[in-house]
Amino acid sequence: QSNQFCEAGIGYGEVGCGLSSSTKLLIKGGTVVNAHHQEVADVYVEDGIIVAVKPDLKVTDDVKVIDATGKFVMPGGIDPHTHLAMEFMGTETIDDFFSGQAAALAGGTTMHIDFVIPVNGSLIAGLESYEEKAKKSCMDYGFHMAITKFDDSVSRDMEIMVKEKGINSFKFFLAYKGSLMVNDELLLEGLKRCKSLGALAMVHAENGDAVFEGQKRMIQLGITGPEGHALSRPPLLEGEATARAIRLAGFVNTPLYVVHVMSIDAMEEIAKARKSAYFPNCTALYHPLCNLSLSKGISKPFLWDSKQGCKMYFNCQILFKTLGQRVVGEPVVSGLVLDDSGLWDSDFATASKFVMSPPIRAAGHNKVLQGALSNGILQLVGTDHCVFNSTQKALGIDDFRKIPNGVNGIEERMHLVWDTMVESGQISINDFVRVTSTECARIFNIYPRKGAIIAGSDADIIILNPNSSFEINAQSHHSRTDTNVYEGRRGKGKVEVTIAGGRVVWENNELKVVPGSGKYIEMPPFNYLFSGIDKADASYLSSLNAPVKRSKPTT
Ligand SMILES: NC(=O)NCCC(=O)O
Ligand SMILES: [Zn+2]
Ligand SMILES: [Zn+2]
Repeated sequence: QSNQFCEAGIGYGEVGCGLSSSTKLLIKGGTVVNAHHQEVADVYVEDGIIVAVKPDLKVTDDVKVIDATGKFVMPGGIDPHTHLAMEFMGTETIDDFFSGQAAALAGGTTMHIDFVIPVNGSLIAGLESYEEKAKKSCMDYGFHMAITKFDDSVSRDMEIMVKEKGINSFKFFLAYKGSLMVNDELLLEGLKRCKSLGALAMVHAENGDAVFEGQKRMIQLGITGPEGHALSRPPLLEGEATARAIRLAGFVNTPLYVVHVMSIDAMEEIAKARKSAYFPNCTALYHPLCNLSLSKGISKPFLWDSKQGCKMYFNCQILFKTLGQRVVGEPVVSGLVLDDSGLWDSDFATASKFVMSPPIRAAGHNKVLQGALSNGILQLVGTDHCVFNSTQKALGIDDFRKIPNGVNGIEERMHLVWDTMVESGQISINDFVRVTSTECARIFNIYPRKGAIIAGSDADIIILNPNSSFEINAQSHHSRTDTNVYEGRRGKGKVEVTIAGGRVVWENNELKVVPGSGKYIEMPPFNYLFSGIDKADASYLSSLNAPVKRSKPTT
């Protein structure tokens, strides 16, 4: 397998690469798989757009024809969680917007959403810096924005991001005390602002204060190696922060997206919230039985207690399983397929490559997270691709707290999800498309432009051969890093062709990528998770009794 980019001169040029100048493509005879449907059909592409999906399409001689017989033709992957060229922990991730995206394309991912980090709290300065970094993009990308402080100016800039810059999600780090971490007061302000703008609030859910304490404990015990990283931030701190963020989002009544769900503890909080609502008080609004009685003209819902609220709460939960908080859970591929054993490796370079936050958990968590992905508790898979080479990881040779946090995955995600989830029979091929592409497009409001193979969608397409196999190693991967946390893994199912924006960029194990060819994808606010939120709020307000009139106590 080649790990060479097609390079002409100093840059990466179209001319010397033998890139197809054809803007017309026909993918013939494959099984076209969307999240809700599959059929044997041809896919015709012109000028970067899918024009037709039908059996037996006839085309003229100037059209490049790709035979996909016996293979699956699917939407290119969309990675909702990456960090390319991010300055972090005293260094910068080694994959930039060119090398990281080239690696993604070689693995069947055709779009990613990266996190803009504000500069000294300024969103505008942060965005300008990321716009500069992204100029070398060779595939489509979008941005989330981190919020690290909150004041009137940040609040105003959040509006600019949403209304003018195409950003519809903001991330709050509850970890990384002293750098990115925010407290509950800021989180609450942020959640309220997100709600008013129709933007999705995202959280990195670990209790940063407790992690800080855990780290001190490990150092006092003399545990300075990479295993100290896992020991200092156990699953319960992820569970606590996940629960807290969910409850605060419930209190504000705004949707929440929990990034990199790594533990059973966090997953269970998400499961619980998606099944039943956490609202400030048990009021008629949120309990269907009470609503029912209200709608029948009964002024006080039945079994209503003026002090304790709705006595039917428990029954409501049991009878109306679908009632639930709008919480999205994103596992990442490392959390789904790895366990923490590598962190105990006696070789520092090997152990440190597994350091990420929240940590990769003990064996067992991964299998349970796979189950939660297959039954819909978790909805889409990211990577948190955040890569440092072994020299950078060695910044923490004497102290695990200084090891830059992050692992690779942008190139490996599609193969590992296919092999782990589809080959094992845990999810269908349609669900593979849903969790790797379509659901991300829906959540970030760019469906069906992305995430679908239908007429009118962008021509971001992969051809996967289920009878072929893949093998992962640092020698042949396309990331700039010198290690790979999936080193030596083999599996079934291989992305043989990647088409990005109507251009064949990966074929015959060769990349043909052009810096500057990727487009910024603006993402509008008010995705489907916001639908009905305003009605629920109005109904809540109207259900409140008028304030009790009290006379002033006489002295
Ligand atoms: N996850 C990680 O270890 N590094 C990237 C930053 C983050 O997402 O927390
Ligand atoms: Zn994070
Ligand atoms: Zn991340």
